Amino acid sequence: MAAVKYELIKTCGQTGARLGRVHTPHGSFDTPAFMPVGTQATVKGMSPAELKDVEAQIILSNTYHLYMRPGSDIVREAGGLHGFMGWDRPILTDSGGFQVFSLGGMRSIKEEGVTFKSHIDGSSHFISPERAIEIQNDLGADIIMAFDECIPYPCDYNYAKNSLERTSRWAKRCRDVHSDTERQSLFGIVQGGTFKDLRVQSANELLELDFPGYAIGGLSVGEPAAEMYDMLDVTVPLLPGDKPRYLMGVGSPDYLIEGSIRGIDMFDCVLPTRIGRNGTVMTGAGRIIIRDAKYARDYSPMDPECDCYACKNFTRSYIRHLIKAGEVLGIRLTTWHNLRFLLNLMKNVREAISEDRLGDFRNKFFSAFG
Ligand SMILES: CN(C)CCSCc1cc(N)cc2c(=O)[nH]c(N)nc12
Ligand SMILES: [Zn+2]
Repeated sequence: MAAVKYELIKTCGQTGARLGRVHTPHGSFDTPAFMPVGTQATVKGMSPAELKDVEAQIILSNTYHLYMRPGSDIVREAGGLHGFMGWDRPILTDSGGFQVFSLGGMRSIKEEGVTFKSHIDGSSHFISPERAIEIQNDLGADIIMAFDECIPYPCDYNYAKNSLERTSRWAKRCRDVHSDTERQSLFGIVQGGTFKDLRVQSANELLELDFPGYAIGGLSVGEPAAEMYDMLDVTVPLLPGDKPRYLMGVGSPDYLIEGSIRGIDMFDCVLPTRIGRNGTVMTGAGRIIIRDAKYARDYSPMDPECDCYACKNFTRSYIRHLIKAGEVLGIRLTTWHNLRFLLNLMKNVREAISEDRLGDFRNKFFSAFG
């Protein structure tokens, strides 16, 4: 019996979107869902209580980073990620594949696994699919990911084909060592770059392994939006309707809406927290750069339509001052708001699905968002 189960509530009458709930050992979350990213066991600048204030229902953390520091043994001894970071709702951990390929500096990929250098001290490490599962078992997240290779964009067809076939063999090795305990469920990750036939091949190879959920990887790596949408149009219909579908590393408001329309249930992206830290604020009328001089005497909230603590209590003028002065509260407030903005966007997407009007919502949002 899988630890994580998907409950379909309804499909949108206007689009391919669907309203659902994912049930996990640490509670349930509504989908389509945006998952804030807490790479090193913290969503940067936000406490668990503040994450609940913005109504985050599930957060992400990262196998590679936590293996490197403080070490998955310490996290296990501390009661797993939930005990270590004081978050009692669902957690998902990425398998480290993406980070090893994007962070680990020099590396060599073999059938057995990947040898790479630590981005912290340059020390040499080896991660196999089996080791990636062991580490995620220690971290204790509710949803864990298979060890995969996220190929770059653009990528040579033959490399993409060989890579997805190895990713499928790695997925089987992950499945073989992960007993779907009542504690956590393992999701497979579809690869295949931007080649339709390879996406179909990757999905079919992973379907044979019967995962409780499926992620679509290898996208949001620099490809044009149209190519991402083409890959979703090919891949999503192949995935089981009774299991969660997770589009990794996505995304900005337009991608969240377009991905939901194509039947995606789960999204994660560092965007709101990362751009928040450099003073970029997401609003219904588009992004604003709060340190811009034009906000020096602007005593209105970051986003007049927003219900978050930052917009209810502080002005653009004050937050601009904090950011320019390098005050920690400044980036905490921009992060707080950006997270609430995307979480509210997804709440509005879910409401639009329940009322069969997500297509209309998309048109209205894009005309205002610009
Ligand atoms: C915080 N996030 C950046 C980390 C979680 S999502 C990372 C992530 C992002 C993207 N775009 C593609 C892939 C992919 O193909 N495989 C894996 N394992 N992770 C991926
Ligand atoms: Zn706000």
